[in-house]
Amino acid sequence: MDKKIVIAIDGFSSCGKSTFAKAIAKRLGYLYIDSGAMYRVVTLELLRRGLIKDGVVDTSMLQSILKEINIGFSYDPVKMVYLTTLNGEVVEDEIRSPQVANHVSLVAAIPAVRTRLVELQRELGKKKGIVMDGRDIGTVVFPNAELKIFMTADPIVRARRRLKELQEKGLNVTLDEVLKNIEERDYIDQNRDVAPLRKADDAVVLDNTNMTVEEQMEWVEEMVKRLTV
Ligand SMILES: Nc1ncnc2c1ncn2[C@@H]1O[C@H](COP(=O)(O)OP(=O)(O)OP(=O)(O)O)[C@@H](O)[C@H]1O
Ligand SMILES: Nc1ccn([C@@H]2O[C@H](COP(=O)(O)O)[C@@H](O)[C@H]2O)c(=O)n1
Repeated sequence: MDKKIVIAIDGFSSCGKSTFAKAIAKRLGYLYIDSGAMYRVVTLELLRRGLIKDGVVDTSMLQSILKEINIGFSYDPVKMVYLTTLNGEVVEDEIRSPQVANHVSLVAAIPAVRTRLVELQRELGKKKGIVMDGRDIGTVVFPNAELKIFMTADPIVRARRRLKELQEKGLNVTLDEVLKNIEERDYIDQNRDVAPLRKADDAVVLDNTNMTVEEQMEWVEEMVKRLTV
């Protein structure tokens, strides 16, 4: 039987990490975990409780909220989509909203939030056979991952891809708004004190500006084969 490994995919916002991670997980029959969705769920809960105002997070109840909320992932085989749940409620669309996108990096910079979510992420990766994408997966969550990929793409290409996706969902947003959100998140993610976004020393870089997902799969195939046999 093939050896099970951990694949860590990090990189900039909206460069195709989750699309690639899902494709690899499907090919290998691995568990796929979108760690960004976990930060988005916490952000949604804080917004729902009115605890984020004017760019400031009220952290007084944070510890109990982090203990109480239950973040889950399920796969809808009919629609072939992953669904993120918050205490059993499917919140996949809500966590992708511009409101959550505009506050998530602020929440992700809070040390207590990171401590709790990293704990949950490590638990999920215990048995290996997992592909996880995020910002600190290869540097902090799984520093011993067998394969680490650091993804990037031209910001304007990333914004156009994300705009297309949001417009297809019926959201009324402009290219400028999407680009601004991507640049702001990248800035906060790279400059926060705890677990800033950076390439792990042993990660391989993938710039997919001019690549299709199929070409990315060809790019990764040899590496995966070498590590799993
Ligand atoms: N190689 C590619 N070529 C064209 N479009 C792509 C490619 N990879 C991903 N996309 C599209 O780009 C958009 C962003 O991709 P995805 O959600 O996978 O990025 P991400 O890095 O996980 O984003 P985020 O960090 O915001 O969660 C999606 O609409 C996806 O379909
Ligand atoms: N490991 C991670 C994953 C995500 N974040 C933060 O969450 C935001 C949303 O993530 P997406 O992957 O859905 O874009 C992201 O901008 C980061 O601020 C993180 O800090 N660490």
